[in-house]
Amino acid sequence: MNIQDQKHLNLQSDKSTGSLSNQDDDVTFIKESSVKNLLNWTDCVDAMESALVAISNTSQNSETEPFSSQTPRTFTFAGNKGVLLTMPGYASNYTLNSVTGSDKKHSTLSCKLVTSFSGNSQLNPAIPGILGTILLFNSDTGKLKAIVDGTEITAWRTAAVSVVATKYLYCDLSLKNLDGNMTGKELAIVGCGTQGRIHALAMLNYFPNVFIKVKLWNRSLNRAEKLKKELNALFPEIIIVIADSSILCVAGAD
Ligand SMILES: NC(=O)C1=CN([C@@H]2O[C@H](COP(=O)(O)OP(=O)(O)OC[C@H]3O[C@@H](n4cnc5c(N)ncnc54)[C@H](OP(=O)(O)O)[C@@H]3O)[C@@H](O)[C@H]2O)C=CC1
Ligand SMILES: O=C(O)C1=NCCCC1
Repeated sequence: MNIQDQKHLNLQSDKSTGSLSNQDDDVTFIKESSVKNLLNWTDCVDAMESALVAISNTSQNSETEPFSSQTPRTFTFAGNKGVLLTMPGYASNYTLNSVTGSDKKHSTLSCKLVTSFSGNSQLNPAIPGILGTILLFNSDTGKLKAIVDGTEITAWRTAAVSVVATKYLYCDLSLKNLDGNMTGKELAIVGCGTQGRIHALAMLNYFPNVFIKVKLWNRSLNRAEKLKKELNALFPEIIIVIADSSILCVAGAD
């Protein structure tokens, strides 16, 4: 975490322990606009890669190796309107090289709360159907340290995991066994809601100069048009088209 980010989170570095602590020992609240300023694809994909390594280690008490502990999420239904999910987790001894520039090990104890209310898209103004809040605890004492708006993080995290999968399952295979050419690719995005949009942004930002064309499809045309406009502005060198059907969208795509 760089100095700017530390200031943003109202954290100061304790030189004797190398840890970060909240100046006034209050619980830090990180609102959505601050979260948006802090997120970037390199760090997010790096974090997801570390988390997946920790999750894949089944030994639960290593002093040095990454491991994680996750109980199954709970589902509390609010009638037929929506659902509240709890997602507790502990990840230990993981590294975040792109963020810290070092192999320093971190441990995180947290619980994400997510609500999913499908009617939110009908509100005026509409709000996301999936909303998240993350509670971060001191992993040595269990004391609550921060409450972080988790809506954007949840969206990014989901797409970042797809990037990790693409990196290892598609790119490695493509580079090693196929044509070895990671340019001129076509990206297909089926569904242009929150996840479709963030997947497009994740792929195009994380793999620059790889895609020459993006094909979009969405059930209702206006959402596809909105995303096309956004992508055209961000990536003017890439051809963005709206496909007439989901089948035509994926046909020929990489
Ligand atoms: N948002 C998040 O952070 C996360 C979401 N998810 C999961 O990802 C999925 C998508 O979520 P999200 O992007 O947030 O949802 P959105 O409401 O933002 O988007 C939903 C998308 O699905 C389309 N859709 C809905 N019903 C149909 C249908 N019957 N036929 C064709 N298309 C349909 C919508 O089309 P239209 O625009 O026409 O309505 C829209 O493209 C959900 O299963 C969600 O649980 C998982 C992890 C995180
Ligand atoms: O964060 C998650 O994991 C989610 N799973 C399904 C519902 C949306 C959020």
